Amino acid sequence: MSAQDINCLQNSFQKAINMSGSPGIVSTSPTQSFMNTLPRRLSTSKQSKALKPFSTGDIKILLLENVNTAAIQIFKEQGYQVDFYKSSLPEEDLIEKIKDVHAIGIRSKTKLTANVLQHARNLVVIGCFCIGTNQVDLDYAANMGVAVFNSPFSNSRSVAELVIAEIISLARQLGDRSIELHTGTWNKVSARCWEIRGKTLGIIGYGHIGSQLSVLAEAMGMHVIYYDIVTIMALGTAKQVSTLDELLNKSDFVSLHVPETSETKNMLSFPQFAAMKDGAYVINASRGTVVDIPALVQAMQAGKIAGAALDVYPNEPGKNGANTYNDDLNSWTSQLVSLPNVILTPHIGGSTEEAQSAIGIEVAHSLSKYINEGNSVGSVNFPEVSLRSLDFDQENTVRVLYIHRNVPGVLKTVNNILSSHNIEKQFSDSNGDIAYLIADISQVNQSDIKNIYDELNQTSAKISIRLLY
Ligand SMILES: NC(=O)C1=CN([C@@H]2O[C@H](COP(=O)(O)OP(=O)(O)OC[C@H]3O[C@@H](n4cnc5c(N)ncnc54)[C@H](O)[C@@H]3O)[C@@H](O)[C@H]2O)C=CC1
Ligand SMILES: O=C(O)CCC(=O)C(=O)O
Repeated sequence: MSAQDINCLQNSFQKAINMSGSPGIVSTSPTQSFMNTLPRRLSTSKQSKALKPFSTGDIKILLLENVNTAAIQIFKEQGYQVDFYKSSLPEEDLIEKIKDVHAIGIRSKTKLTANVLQHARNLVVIGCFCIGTNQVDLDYAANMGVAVFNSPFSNSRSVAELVIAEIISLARQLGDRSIELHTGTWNKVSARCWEIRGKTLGIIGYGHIGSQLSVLAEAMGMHVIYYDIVTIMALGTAKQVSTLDELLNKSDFVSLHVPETSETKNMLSFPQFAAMKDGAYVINASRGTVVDIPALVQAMQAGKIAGAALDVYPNEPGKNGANTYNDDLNSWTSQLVSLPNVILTPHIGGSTEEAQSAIGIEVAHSLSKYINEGNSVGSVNFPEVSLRSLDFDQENTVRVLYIHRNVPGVLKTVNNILSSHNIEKQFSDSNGDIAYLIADISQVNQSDIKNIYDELNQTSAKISIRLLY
């Protein structure tokens, strides 16, 4: 089939079903020239067919917060329209922008709340170009049929290395000495400056980052203990302790690596600082809600805590710039900045060239695979479903992506609709209230596809449908 034939088919098909270009409705194949630009995916020894939900250039992606250029390049190679911003957007601008896009890429600052998402009438997928997904209302997104992807470990090493730097910096009061010398003061002291060799590091949350940190800290001669809500195999000679209190009682340095949840809110507050060793140090590169900062300020003023390094805050500025970190943002800021031996960094734990480019590539690929093929493997809020690609020469085949409520009887209804055609392959899974079915149907013509769409669209459990071919 020539490129002209394919274009004709797209045009006539679009007219036949009176489509508006909305991703929820139906899809068209790409032009041949566009398909020639895509890497050929192989299924066994055959060439795979590149599925594409829209004509080239129809997919609109909004990228915020300076998502890495590697991602922009991948999206542009796919033929998507990319709208790129270095910072996050104020909520009203975000609501305006999100109305028309099919995908959005964010980092940790952009809050995709129900209030924002309800305006996203064309949204198919969200990419968090980071580890944390607490900034997205995951349930709301799932209930509107929007899959969310993140990068679960591409910046873990960068965070662990930052924390190592902070442990030594706090032990040697490096921040203060540097500030003093920058302002002309020579202050050569050894009082309350320590080696870290032989000291105990208590890690709260022994996941990807906590366990990396454990290995690095042991290599520098530290003893490592950790507390986690699940039992996790210790690396090296680290030891899991059974209570948070035990960790706090025994640690010289306490470093937090837990997600933001209702359980981790103010996980370190007045009682926990009281339980810590005199002169201990606190490091938080997880989320700003995990440490009660006014309680930390008091514990430091009382001399209980000898130093702290913070990378994250309950409220963070939406963009870089002078005079953005102040009491208007968090009421205790001026108290915190006036304390000695406090290292404050602007949420840069994952901000290395290596991490950002790896995240850019990983999340851009996840989004593209979901948009182009319906593959949800790795999604954080969706059932994980994938089907092997269609063969390159498979004509008259449609891939049905049917996201629905997880209620009894749905598969019977759907398979009744599909059963008069040839179901080549099918896969379905559920995750809580949401279920997702992918099926490849062969020997279908344009009117079959329209009928399949119309019939599925009338099913009561439907959340959203996409058809790819
Ligand atoms: N500062 C920065 O730039 C970055 C910050 N982060 C933050 O670090 C967090 C941790 O990242 P990962 O290690 O990759 O996550 P992870 O999911 O691999 O590990 C988190 C660990 O915390 C444990 N945990 C959860 N709730 C707990 C609780 N109440 N008490 C004790 N343990 C609990 C989990 O069981 C898990 O082992 C992320 O959720 C993110 O918020 C992640 C990357 C960069
Ligand atoms: O680099 C970022 O924007 C966010 C890093 C982070 O906190 C995360 O990956 O969860």
